[in-house]
Amino acid sequence: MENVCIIGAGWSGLASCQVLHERGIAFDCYEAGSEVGGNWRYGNDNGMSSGYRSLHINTSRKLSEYRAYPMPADYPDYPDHARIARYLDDYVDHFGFRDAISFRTLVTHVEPAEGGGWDVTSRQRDTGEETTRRYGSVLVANGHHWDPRDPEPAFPGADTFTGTQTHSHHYRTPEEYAGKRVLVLGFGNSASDIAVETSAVSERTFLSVRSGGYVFPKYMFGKPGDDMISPFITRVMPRETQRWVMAALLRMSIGKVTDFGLPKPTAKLFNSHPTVSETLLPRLGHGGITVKPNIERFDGGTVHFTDGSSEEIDAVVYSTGYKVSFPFLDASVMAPTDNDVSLFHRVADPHHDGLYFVGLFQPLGATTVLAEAQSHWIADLLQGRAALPPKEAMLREITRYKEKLAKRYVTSKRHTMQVDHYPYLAELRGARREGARLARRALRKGLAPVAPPEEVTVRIAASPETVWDLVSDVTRMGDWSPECRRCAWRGEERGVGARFTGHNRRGRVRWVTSNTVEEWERGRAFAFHTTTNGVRWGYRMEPDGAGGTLLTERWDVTGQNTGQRKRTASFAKMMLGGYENHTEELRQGIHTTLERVKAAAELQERQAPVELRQGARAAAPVDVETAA
Ligand SMILES: NC(=O)C1=CN([C@@H]2O[C@H](COP(=O)(O)OP(=O)(O)OC[C@H]3O[C@@H](n4cnc5c(N)ncnc54)[C@H](OP(=O)(O)O)[C@@H]3O)[C@@H](O)[C@H]2O)C=CC1
Ligand SMILES: CCCCCC(C)=O
Repeated sequence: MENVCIIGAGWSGLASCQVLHERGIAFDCYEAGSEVGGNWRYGNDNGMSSGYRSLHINTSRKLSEYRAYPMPADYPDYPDHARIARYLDDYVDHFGFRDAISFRTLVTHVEPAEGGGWDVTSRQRDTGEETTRRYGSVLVANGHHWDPRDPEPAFPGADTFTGTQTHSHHYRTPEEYAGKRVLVLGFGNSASDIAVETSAVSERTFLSVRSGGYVFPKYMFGKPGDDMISPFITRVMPRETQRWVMAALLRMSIGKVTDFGLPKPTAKLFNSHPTVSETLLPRLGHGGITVKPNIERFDGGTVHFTDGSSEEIDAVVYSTGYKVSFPFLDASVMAPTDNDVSLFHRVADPHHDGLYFVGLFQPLGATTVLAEAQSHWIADLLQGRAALPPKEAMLREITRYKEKLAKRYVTSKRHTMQVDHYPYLAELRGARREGARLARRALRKGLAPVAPPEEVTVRIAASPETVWDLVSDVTRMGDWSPECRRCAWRGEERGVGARFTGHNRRGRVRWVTSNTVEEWERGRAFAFHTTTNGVRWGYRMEPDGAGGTLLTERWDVTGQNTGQRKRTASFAKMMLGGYENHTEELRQGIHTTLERVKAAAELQERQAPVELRQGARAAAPVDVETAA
């Protein structure tokens, strides 16, 4: 089992990369495109971005920036896609985790592995090479605005329509609609942006709306409208009061949507996903866009509407939203029907250990900050600082969430994953607190949550044999490990089954361990089982393709039995500064060990006579590769 896998380097996946990087958790991120940014990379060569050329974010800069990294001060209130993409690039480079992202690599299959963990298969788009790696946990951040949902079922006669039918996912620029009679279907943010844009060049633009809603301006009183969303207002003020205040403000500033020919909102304010636009109402007021009800049927070049009216139309843009889909997960793992997903606090799959989802929500707020907060909770779980409750408790939370949604929102495929910005942040803080409490309780009972195996890889400019000779010589372990003072073989035997004693020290505390070798293959693997506490340590060497070695050290406590877990926890609690603290020290110790082995191996390689080196190798030192 290896590290953590993050699928997708859009702004949700990047939030996870940053948080895991900061928390010292090793991960690999796979991104189908050549660049980060997902939807915010216009023309993304992953072929999945829905962004159009004029796309500007519809939540303000202040609300939308990551907590860990502000947007540049000279950015406007509502940056466009190019600025957001640049900001995401800067974010990656500022924190320095670009190397952990495999670009142009599409994840094709993710399946539960026998014995725990996940097998992740990916395909490198240029070479076609398929690779399967095993991970302890998978964070799915593949986005949910890339798989277009056409009207279901198709409208009667749609197959007879003589004009063009396009989904907004494929819309880029308005030029092709110049001089045409355009019908935009839907009343979400895509429909609103696209109708405004085509209306500037078309002969006529019609907006076909099946469910009426409110339109929120981008500015109120000269400030970004979402400046008004504060923790106080959204968490303390009753929703009815929030509603009353906002309705009054909207009435005063822009009037009623019905004054612009739009249908009466189907739901109360805040009970449907908001359409945010500074330009839609004026375009309606200017007569640039004509509102129509839903389509009833098509007939050749004519579109008939449900109010009995009809129009000759040249082009239809279905702005009918997106499907939540995970093409790499088998239906037995997760197959959302009608965008319905069941995740504990919108993150953890109660049925599958180690499967987490990031950014899989529809926020009344900004994705970035919420994805960051989700990632911190996931990092707690990965590090054993928090634990999940029993499955039944998770399922109960999911039921409660769905009941609340059903009460508040209009039933629709677009309202299956709604969250409110500050209340959801508070909910995640609560989940972290509760998770920490559960972890502590388990610890008190002597049952520390089982931490997933830790693996760290370093690239070493020395042959696998040189590296193996160093790490398998247990008498030198004290030279590498911060905690181990020395090890001594018991008896003459070397190889699988050979035993040795470890002498460890932390401050004034000393202890001894018994160990048995489990893997012994020169140039490939060395692993041993610390029988005293059930922990397994391993070193794996792989050629790095340039004459050097990728050395992976692995620490695995998943094989500990209950007694061993109890003893480890109470020993750590009494003697080693606490279980969590000591576990963290062990994790850091792996990095130190690898750095020291690397330095020794490279020195040895440089000093060895050329003829003694194992084949021709590039001797240039290279940096640590995946050490987080
Ligand atoms: N500038 C920005 O930041 C932008 C952000 N976005 C975001 O992207 C996401 C997707 O937005 P969008 O693409 O607008 O999709 P949405 O799912 O938000 O909206 C879909 C719209 O299509 C309507 N619809 C769906 N199916 C049918 C049908 N069969 N017949 C008639 N009407 C139908 C829905 O009506 P009903 O309500 O009745 O289901 C709804 O009005 C949202 O989160 C949005 O906020 C989108 C564009 C720009
Ligand atoms: C549909 C295009 C807009 C994409 C923006 C988001 C929120 O993903």
